[in-house]
Amino acid sequence: MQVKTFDNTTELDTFAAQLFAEKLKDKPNATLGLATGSTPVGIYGKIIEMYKNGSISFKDATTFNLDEYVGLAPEHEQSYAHFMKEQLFNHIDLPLQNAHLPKGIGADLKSECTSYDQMLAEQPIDIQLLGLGLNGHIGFNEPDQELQGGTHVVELEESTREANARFFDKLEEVPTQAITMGVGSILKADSILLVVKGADKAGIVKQALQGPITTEVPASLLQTHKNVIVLVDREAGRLL
Ligand SMILES: O=P(O)(O)OC[C@H]1O[C@](O)(CO)[C@@H](O)[C@@H]1O
Repeated sequence: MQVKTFDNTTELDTFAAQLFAEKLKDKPNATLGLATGSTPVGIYGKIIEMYKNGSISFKDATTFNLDEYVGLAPEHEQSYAHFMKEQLFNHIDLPLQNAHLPKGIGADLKSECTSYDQMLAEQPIDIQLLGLGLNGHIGFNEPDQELQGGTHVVELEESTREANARFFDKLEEVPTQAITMGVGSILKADSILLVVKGADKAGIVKQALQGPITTEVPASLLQTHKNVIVLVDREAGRLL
């Protein structure tokens, strides 16, 4: 596991965007695993800049997002489908039919999970971008005695709902469930880019990278993967 610490967010975001650009240069039809939340916003901004200056194209790429809230339609302003359009997809040449997110609405979420896993099996992820939850979650895989391998519906921890309430008008509007790729699927990615920003994540990133491998800190399972790059800013990395 390689850890790189950056003095400022712009340098970190540029470095991460360049890794995606290099991947697409080597393999224009690469499959990219994408994340939501505040962490990747600056990276997507840099990727858009690179697209606009002609140094990156997504026209043959495929993307899979980690997760979606249960109960929010893709048009809902706080859905991750909407977030991805606003932050990235509307600004690049990725064909929208190649952009996949689990659907959080519909009568049969179980079959949605199965078909998402099927698509992932057909188009394995070349590079997976991950943020880190304050409780150590990756995707929406919350700490638990057992973790699921494949895509599944998860009950969100109260602390996760509280952390994400900043994007909603009030806490009650934050969904209680999400549909997420499992840790098994995440670990199948050929390479993984874990990005962690901010002083409030210094403790959990230390536990994830240097603590025991435990399902109670889902990100600690990344220690078992052969090709993980961790990008941290000074604040997040201060205990490493
Ligand atoms: O980047 P944030 O907003 O701190 O969120 C941390 C992680 O939790 C999630 O919101 C849940 O998947 C991710 O999107 C994100 O990577």
